[in-house]
Amino acid sequence: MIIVVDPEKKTKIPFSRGILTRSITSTGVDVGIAYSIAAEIVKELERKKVKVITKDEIRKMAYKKLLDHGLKDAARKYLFWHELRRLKYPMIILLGGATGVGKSTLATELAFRLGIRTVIGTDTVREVMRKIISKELLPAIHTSSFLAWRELRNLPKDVDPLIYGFESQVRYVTVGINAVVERSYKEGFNTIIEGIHLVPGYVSLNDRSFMYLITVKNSEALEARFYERARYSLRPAEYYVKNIDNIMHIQEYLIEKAKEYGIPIIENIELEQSINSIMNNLMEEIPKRLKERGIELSI
Ligand SMILES: Nc1ncnc2c1ncn2[C@@H]1O[C@H](COP(=O)(O)OP(=O)(O)O)[C@@H](O)[C@H]1O
Ligand SMILES: O=C(O)[C@@H](COP(=O)(O)O)OP(=O)(O)O
Repeated sequence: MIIVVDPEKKTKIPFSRGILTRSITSTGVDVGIAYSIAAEIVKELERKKVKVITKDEIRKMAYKKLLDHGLKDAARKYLFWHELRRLKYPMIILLGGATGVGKSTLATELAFRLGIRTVIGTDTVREVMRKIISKELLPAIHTSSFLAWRELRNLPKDVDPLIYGFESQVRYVTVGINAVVERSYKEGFNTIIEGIHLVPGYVSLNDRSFMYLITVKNSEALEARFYERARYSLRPAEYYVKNIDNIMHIQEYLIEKAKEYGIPIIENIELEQSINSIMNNLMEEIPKRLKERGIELSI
């Protein structure tokens, strides 16, 4: 058995091909190729009868293998994410977007790629709030975001009822979201939060939070997503398809808010492309934020 040591952190763990494969896939390399690179590294270590190896030595071997395979961009990303882990720069990634656009799918994939263990949906925050605050007290949180307007009385005359109702649910749920955000900052954990309630100008952001608005091209694309989701979820497609015009109207409102606050907008056409866009943006943004703190990434 090969033991991986980290003299700095005083850790000793058995070498895991799975862990190495995952850290290589975090660069966007196909999992099959990542697995074969990890296998090549294991074979080389066994041939040299290596019994103990440091994380740094593995990192250098993986980086060289990526270059040998002609995967220059992946090699750069690989070094970046490892340097970031060394720096202990806990970040919060927030994926907003209308119902059904692909937020939770992207959040799960991004968490896997970046080795982030905490993923929280704002609909879960809302569910907890629903248990604490009764429908009589706060009707606007006890329904879907695109139907909240129907629970409100005496709406002001000059407002868009749908958006007014949506904003009232967002305002309430944001109280819970900000509690989650503060906890993540306090614990220093990397966290991904995803949900319809992440609206620019409501959720509190700081230099360690990275927000993205996930969108779909049109209602046809969104409708297909609802039917796709209904194949494995109890959320009936028809319920959302019936309200698709209101959901798309909320997406237009979210796009306006994203432009107003300079939040990157990711049209979620293909999963890999969306993940890469977010990771490339993070690789641009993080060094800038670190530089403002006087920290230079050594890659
Ligand atoms: N880029 C994509 N291409 C095709 N289908 C997608 C993509 N992203 C997500 N989906 C599918 O769309 C459906 C809704 O995605 P989901 O992540 O549940 O949306 P949200 O969390 O935004 O409500 C799911 O069935 C998911 O598999
Ligand atoms: O309120 C809403 O718009 C959706 C948000 O969920 P996502 O589809 O964005 O995950 O919750 P639902 O009514 O489906 O319980």
